[in-house]
Amino acid sequence: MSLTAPVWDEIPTQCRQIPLREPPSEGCETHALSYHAYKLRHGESLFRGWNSIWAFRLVTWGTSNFKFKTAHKKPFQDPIYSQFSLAPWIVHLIAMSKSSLLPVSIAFASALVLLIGRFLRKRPSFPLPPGPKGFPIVGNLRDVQPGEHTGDKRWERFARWSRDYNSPDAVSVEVLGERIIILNSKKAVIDILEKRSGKYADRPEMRMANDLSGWKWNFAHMQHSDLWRLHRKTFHQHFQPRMMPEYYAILKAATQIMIRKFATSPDDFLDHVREQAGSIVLKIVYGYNLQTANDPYIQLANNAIEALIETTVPGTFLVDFLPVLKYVPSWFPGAGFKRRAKVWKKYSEELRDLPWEWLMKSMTQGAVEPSFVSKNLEKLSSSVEGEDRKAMEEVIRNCAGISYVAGADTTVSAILSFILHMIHHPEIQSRAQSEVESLGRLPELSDKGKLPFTEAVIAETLRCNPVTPLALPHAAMEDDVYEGMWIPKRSTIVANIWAILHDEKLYSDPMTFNPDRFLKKDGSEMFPLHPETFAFGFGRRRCPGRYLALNSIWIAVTYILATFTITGPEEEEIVTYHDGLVSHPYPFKCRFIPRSGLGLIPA
Ligand code: HEM
Repeated sequence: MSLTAPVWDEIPTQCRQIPLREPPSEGCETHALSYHAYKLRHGESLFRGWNSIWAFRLVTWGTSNFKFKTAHKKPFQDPIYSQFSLAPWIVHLIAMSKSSLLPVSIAFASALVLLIGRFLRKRPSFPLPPGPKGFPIVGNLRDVQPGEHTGDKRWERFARWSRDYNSPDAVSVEVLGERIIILNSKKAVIDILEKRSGKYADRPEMRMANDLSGWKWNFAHMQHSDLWRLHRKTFHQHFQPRMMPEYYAILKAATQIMIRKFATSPDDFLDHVREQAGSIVLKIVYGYNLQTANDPYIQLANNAIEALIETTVPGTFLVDFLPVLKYVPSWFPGAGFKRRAKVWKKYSEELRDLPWEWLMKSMTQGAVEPSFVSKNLEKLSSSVEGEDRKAMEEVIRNCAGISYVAGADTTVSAILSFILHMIHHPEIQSRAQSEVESLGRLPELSDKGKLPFTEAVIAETLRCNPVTPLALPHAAMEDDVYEGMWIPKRSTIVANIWAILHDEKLYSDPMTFNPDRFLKKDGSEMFPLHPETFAFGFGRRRCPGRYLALNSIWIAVTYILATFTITGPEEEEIVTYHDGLVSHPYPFKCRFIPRSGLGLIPA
C-alpha cells in the first residue's frame, strides 16, 4: 500500500466517508487506509482521531469475540469485522515507523491486547475476596495509591476495607487486570504465608524497582528460584543467631559514637541515628570504618533507599501493572517515572559497586579487616575458578549491597519511633531509665532478657509503629482457595502487618502505647503475641536480618535511656509517618538532656 499522500480531490466521493464508525465500504479500503496512514506519518497524534477510534474498535472486537465464544463455544469468525478492526491498526504502526511516536504506539497497542487477555481469563466458581468496586479498565488504581494523595495511610485504609466488606481475613482489589489480595488478620497470614509458604514464596515482578530502577540484583526482590536460595543461604550463614556475639563489639562501638554525637550536636540527631545503623552494617559486611562526619558511603545508602521505599509497595507506579509502559520514552509527557528511575538506577549501582570496589582495592594492598565479604571470598577455594567464581562473587557482592541498604533505614525507623514515644510518655521513659540504671553500669548485649520493662517498651514501639507496615509483597505461585475465596495464580499478596498489630482481639486498646501489655501480671495471664512474630514478615521470605536488627535496636535504646532524658521541643509538634515500604517518621525536633552518662559522655 502506498503511503504517499492521496490527493483528496482524487478520492471518489463515496470513499471520502472515511470509516470512522463503520469499516470502509467495498472499494474504498485502499483510499481510506492510505489516506489515514499518510496523515499519521505526518504527525497526527496517537490519541486523536483515527487511532483512538481504532483502539476502541480493537477493544470492542475483543469483547465481542469473548461474548461470542462464551455463547457459541467456538471462536468468533466474522472475517470482515475482525479484519477491519485489526488491519488499520497495523497500518498505523507501519505508517508511524519513522515517527518518534512508534514506541508509544506499540506500548499502547500491547497494553490493550494485554488488558483484553486479562479480562478474558477464565474464573473458577469461587468468589474473589471482596473489596471496593473499581472503575472500568483501571480498576482500583486510585484505591491503592499512597496515603500522601488521599489523606490516609494505605495500611489503615486496607484494614478498614475488612470491616466495610465484612471480610476480616482478606480483601482484594484489581488494578488494570492485576489482582492484589490483602491479608488483614493473623489467621490469614499464618494460614497462607506460613502454613502454605511453598506456594507463596515468590515476589511479584516489581517492574519499576527491578527493570527500571536497577534493583534486579537485590535478592529481596528475586523470584523464588535457585539463585534466590543461593543468595539467602550465603546471607543467612553470617546473620543467624549464633553469629551475633561476633558483632557485639561493633554494635557497642557504633552506638557509643552515636551517644557522644547526641551530646555534642543534638540538632543533627537524625543523621547520628543513620550513621549508627549504616556504620554497623558497613563494618560487618565490608570491614569498613567510617572516615568522616559525612561519610560518602553513608550517603550512598541514603540516596539508594528512597527508590526501595517508593517502588516496592504495589500501587505507587502504573508501570507495575502495565509493563509496556517501560518502553515509553522518558521525554514523553507523564513519563516522569522513567526519569526518576534513571537517577535511582545510578544510586542502586553505586550502592552495590562502590564499597565493593573499595574492598577489592584494599585487599590487593593487604589491609583489610575480616568481614562478611572477605570471609566469603576466602571460602571460595582456589578450586572454584572461571565463570563459577565470577558467579559466586556476584552473589557475595549482591548480599553485601543489600544488607547495607536493608539494615540502614529499617533500624533507623525503629529507633526514631522509640525516641518519639519517649517524648510523649515521660513516665514510661523514667520507669525504663530506672530499670537500666539498676544494672549499675552500661548495659551489655549479654544482659538481654534482664530488662523486662525496657524490652516491653521496644516491643510496644515495634507494635505501634511497625517499620514495614505492609511487609514486602509476596506472589501466589499457583491458583488457590482460602476459606471459600479464590486466590488466582500470580496475584500479589500483601500482608498488612499494621492491621494485625492493631487488631483489638490480639492487643486490647491497640492505639494506646502501653508496654505493660507485654508484662505478665499474674500467673494466669497470657502474653499477647510478641510483635516480632509479624514485624519481620512471613514464611520462606521472613527477614533474615532480624537478629542483627533486634540487637542494634536493643543496644541503641538501652544506651539512650542510660545517658539522656529525651524531651520534645517547647511547642508541640505533630509528627507524621511516611507511606512507603519503610514507614519512618518525618523529621522532628527533640532535646537530649544528659543524665548520669554512666561514663559514656566525657564530663
Ligand atoms: C527493624 C528492622 C527490620 C525490619 C522491620 C525488617 C523487615 C523485613 C520484612 C517485613 C521483610 C520482608 C519479609 C517477607 O517478605 O515476608 C524483610 C526482608 C528482608 N530483610 Fe529485613 N527488616 C529489618 C532489618 C533488616 C536488616 C538489619 C537486614 C540486613 C542486615 C535485613 C535484610 C533483609 C533481607 C535481605 C530481606 C529479603 C529476604 C528475602 O526476600 O528472602 N533486614 N525485612
